[in-house]
Amino acid sequence: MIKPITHDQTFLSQPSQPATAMDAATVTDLLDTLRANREICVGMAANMIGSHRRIIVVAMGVLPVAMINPVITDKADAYHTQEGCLSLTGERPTTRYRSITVTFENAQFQSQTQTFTGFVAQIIQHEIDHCDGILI
Ligand SMILES: CSCC[C@H](NC=O)C(=O)O
Repeated sequence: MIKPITHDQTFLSQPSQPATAMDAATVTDLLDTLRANREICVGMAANMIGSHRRIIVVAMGVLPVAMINPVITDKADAYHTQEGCLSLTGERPTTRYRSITVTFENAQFQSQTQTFTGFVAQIIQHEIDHCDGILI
């Protein structure tokens, strides 16, 4: 189900809690909402649709990918950049890493570890920050 996007910064600043298989509907809603906003958005975290669960979705190729309880276990090659956010106006400076290794559960709640680079790595870092209540 496509959900409205929250702009409430107090809500967005609260850290999210681990997700479980009970949150499968939120995973589906987040994927639906990213697809509906794909022209203006490359990634989302569950708190952007009102759920404080550690779930993110990221545009990768044609289909958005869900990552549940993502944890960055390795990172390399820091750089400074500017980012926008669907929940905020304007762009702000951020520090990101060009390469990250992430352990997460997929949409079927199976655990996996994968290394990401470039723009996809940047989106994942932005969305994990959302899970920690950090806005750019
Ligand atoms: C480059 S990371 C930007 C991610 C942002 N999504 C909001 O959480 C967006 O503009 O889609």
